[in-house]
Amino acid sequence: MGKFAEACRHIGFEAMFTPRMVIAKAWVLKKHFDGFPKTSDFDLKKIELPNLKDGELLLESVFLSVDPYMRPYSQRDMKEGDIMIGTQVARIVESKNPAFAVGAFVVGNSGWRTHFISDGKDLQLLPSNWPESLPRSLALGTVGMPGLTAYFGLLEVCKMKPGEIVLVNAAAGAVGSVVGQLAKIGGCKVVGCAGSDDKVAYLKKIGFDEAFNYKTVKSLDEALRKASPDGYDCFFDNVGGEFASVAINQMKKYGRIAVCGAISQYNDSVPQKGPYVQIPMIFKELQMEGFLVTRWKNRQEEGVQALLKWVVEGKVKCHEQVTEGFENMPMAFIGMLKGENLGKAVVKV
Ligand SMILES: NC(=O)C1=CN([C@@H]2O[C@H](COP(=O)(O)OP(=O)(O)OC[C@H]3O[C@@H](n4cnc5c(N)ncnc54)[C@H](OP(=O)(O)O)[C@@H]3O)[C@@H](O)[C@H]2O)C=CC1
Ligand SMILES: CCCCC/C=C\CC(=O)/C=C/C=C/C=C/[C@@H](O)CCCC(=O)O
Repeated sequence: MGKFAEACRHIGFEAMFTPRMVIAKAWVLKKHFDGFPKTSDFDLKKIELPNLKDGELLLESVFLSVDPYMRPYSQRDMKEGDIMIGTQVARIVESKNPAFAVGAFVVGNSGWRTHFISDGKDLQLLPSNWPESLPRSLALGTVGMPGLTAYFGLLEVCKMKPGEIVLVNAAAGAVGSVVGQLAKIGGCKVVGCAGSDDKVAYLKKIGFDEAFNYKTVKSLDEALRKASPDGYDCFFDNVGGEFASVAINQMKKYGRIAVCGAISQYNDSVPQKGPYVQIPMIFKELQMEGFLVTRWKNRQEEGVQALLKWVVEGKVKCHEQVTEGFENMPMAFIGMLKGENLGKAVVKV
């Protein structure tokens, strides 16, 4: 031990000069999902983090996101033993990078971990005009990736126009609830479908014109017709599968379908079969376009500022399903896939 360190130890300053050892907790994919994910498919690991090098920072996750894409993307991009993919709002606890101050909050894309080290390149600082009173978790939901999905999907893919009729499914979730509210701001009539009566009541509370529980209606076809006898100009599809096959027949001529997600298919071990879309697409001259929110990376600032403004003004309401505790991440993820969330599902560490 050097003389300086020795002197520090004697006068009790050792802790101030010895770099802190940080043990991160991380959830790994133990076993590839077979059908619906199970808690036994995940493993909780401890990882000792090294000391920071110049240019690096140490971050502590405060909120983590659980999102549907994790199900199909884990299958495509991950191998067993990898840390689960995902984003977080994190606080900077140590910094050797002058661009990032200790105490600042960022959105990271570092997977299901309590702590991580970054060189800053993959981090997005929360907007400087983020109000102190606004939960930072919204940067993972309405004012983050799901909100941007709704914003660009409606404006650029559906190309909604005032006076049109917009249909959205998984409507009480992170993306769907924003889709409906933005369509109302845009002067449209909005019909939403969700999987419980509480969700339907919520949709009406936040301004949807019509809403129904797709799990309890006798006929989806009839329910869609009753909600909008004239049909639909825009269909923002989060669900795919059978729902989409029924809804496509109720599109108006020249209608637009934004294929955002297909959550009804993510857990299928055997791919679903038709009905197929070609006939209604031809007769109604429909446009159907799949998209990924990442297409508009270069307009992220525009989208975030628009969403932030509407949230601050109270024009877009937000609800979050907050699960407490990092140890409950798999449960929160599985719960979201089962439809237990109202609004955006997040985990508070
Ligand atoms: N293309 C893109 O860039 C993006 C696409 N997405 C997609 O948007 C969709 C919604 O995502 P997000 O808002 O984050 O998630 P949500 O917050 O909407 O949560 C998922 C919801 O899906 C519904 N759901 C689950 N299983 C089924 C089923 N079999 N049939 C019908 N509904 C089901 C449940 O609601 P309910 O109770 O109503 O059944 C559940 O709450 C997903 O498909 C996702 O993959 C999301 C972000 C970006
Ligand atoms: C492999 C088959 C894929 C089928 C389609 C599945 C899902 C669609 C979907 O949900 C896509 C979501 C994409 C989300 C992307 C998010 C990240 O890039 C995180 C960005 C972090 C941030 O800056 O907020």
